[in-house]
Amino acid sequence: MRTPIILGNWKMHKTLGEAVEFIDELKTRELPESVEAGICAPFIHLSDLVSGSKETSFGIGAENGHYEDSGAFTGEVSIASLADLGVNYVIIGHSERRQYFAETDEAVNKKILKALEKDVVPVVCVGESLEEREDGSYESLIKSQIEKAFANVTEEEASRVVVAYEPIWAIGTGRSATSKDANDMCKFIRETLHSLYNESVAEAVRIQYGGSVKPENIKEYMAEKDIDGALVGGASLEVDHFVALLEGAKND
Ligand SMILES: O=C[C@H](O)COP(=O)(O)O
Repeated sequence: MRTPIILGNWKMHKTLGEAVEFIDELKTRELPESVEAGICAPFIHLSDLVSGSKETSFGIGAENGHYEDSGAFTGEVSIASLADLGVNYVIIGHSERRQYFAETDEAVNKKILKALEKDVVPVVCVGESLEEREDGSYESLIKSQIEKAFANVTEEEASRVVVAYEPIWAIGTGRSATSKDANDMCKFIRETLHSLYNESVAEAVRIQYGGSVKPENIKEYMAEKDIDGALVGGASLEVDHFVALLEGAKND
């Protein structure tokens, strides 16, 4: 039985004051114990959020990280330093980073390997554009993204990776994938992992859906067999909505 996992991805939203206010409010809420929860936030908020979330049931994640431990990489933050800070998750290969910051499959793979080495949970995003969905090439694209992401990842390490299936056309558009379409792709990812590793890895890896998930539709997704959670942008910015997402992800 895989533990459901809901992660907020704040992207480039919130000032530090707003971020701390959110965490302080979240700490006062009763959160379902059966759902793993985390907030991924901009780098400059992480130190305060990690301190502010000590002795709570939710974790804190980064939205990116560099695979080198240190070096001349102006403007970057290493996964090693995120681990040192006590960050629990790092989002890797989000479509916005692939699209606007030229993040390649090779860089994604190096980041996953580094996160695993440093005991930070890698949340690896894969997903197709609207064009790729419509021309039918989406399965081969996702298969290739998964194969390249997991290159040199051992069987033991693979089970610790979280995969987020995020069709680009569903991100921030209000146009979510149907729960059946989302599940079909999560199942396809699981089958790809099976062919790369074995049944036990395929059954252990948690696969999230992301793209216009909100309190109103979370239950539909969570009712699907191969969807283990959600990576949520817009609807993770308000405490009430985030808590409602966690409630909706509980196993009934
Ligand atoms: O990482 C989160 C995704 O990009 C989804 O964003 P969204 O929930 O605002 O559509």
